[in-house]
Amino acid sequence: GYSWAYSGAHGEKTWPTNYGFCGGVYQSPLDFHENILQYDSSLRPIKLFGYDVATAESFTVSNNGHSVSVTLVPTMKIEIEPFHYTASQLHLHWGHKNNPKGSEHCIEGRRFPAEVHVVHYNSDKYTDITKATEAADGLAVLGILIEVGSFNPSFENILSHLNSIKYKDQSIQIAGFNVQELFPKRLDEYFRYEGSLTTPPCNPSVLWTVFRNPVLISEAQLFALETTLYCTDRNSSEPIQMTNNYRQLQAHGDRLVSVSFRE
Ligand SMILES: NS(=O)(=O)c1c(F)c(F)c(S(=O)(=O)CCO)c(N[C@H]2CCCc3ccccc32)c1F
Ligand SMILES: [Zn+2]
Repeated sequence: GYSWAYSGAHGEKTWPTNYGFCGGVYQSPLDFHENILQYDSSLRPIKLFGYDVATAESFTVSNNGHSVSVTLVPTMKIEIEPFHYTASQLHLHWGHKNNPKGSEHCIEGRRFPAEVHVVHYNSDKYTDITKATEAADGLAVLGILIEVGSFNPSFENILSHLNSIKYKDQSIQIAGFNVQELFPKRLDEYFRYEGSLTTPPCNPSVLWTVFRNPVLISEAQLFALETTLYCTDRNSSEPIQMTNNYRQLQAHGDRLVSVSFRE
């Protein structure tokens, strides 16, 4: 596909030129503000299966030029009634050390320091993520907002390896770990809406679940995320730092956002 970026000549204003969906409807991310939220008592807690991955298994941690991504194992699944979705990968979005606010979703206009996305595809209906991405009901992404607080040992499973994947297309293998440790406690409190991939090709095929409660990582852990990676490969003559890899807020259109909690 065409090259795209979060700034410069291929920044998000140019995405619709080469990726039609990016200029279309049902785009993500959104701001979760009061007058578009609607309590939905039918929203059940998110169920995770196989998230406690044995250390004998391995994940691939990669710099794909847009984010740090962790390739997951297909025994990891979630249930969002009535379907089961198989995990594919997780990745992060963050800001810049001089403006440490890089989440994609916002709450009442507030952008959080960072955000984790765990990408799944509907494995009851589709055989692989490529086919699922083409379908309006193909993907389910879990969003976890990140706030600054105490040091988080679970995130070290990813952050301790950033120095080994500084440049685009570098990757390493890490031992499996309990990916649920990256999640907030309350899997029953979340925002829910129909949206899209937040990167090209921006397919409007994502059932979004963004947990209400952020998880905490330390100032130093956030700083490492903001200052270690490059979008460019190791021998690039013009290295570009990987910062502010979040898409601007998109129009709600006629969409409401459901919430699983009352107050
Ligand atoms: N915010 S987001 O919309 O969740 C989101 C990203 F922001 C993001 F950067 C990625 S990426 O790291 O793959 C780089 C650009 O595609 C993805 N990948 C998904 C897209 C659909 C195809 C596919 C196939 C296998 C694994 C992952 C993915 C992504 F879904
Ligand atoms: Zn994402």
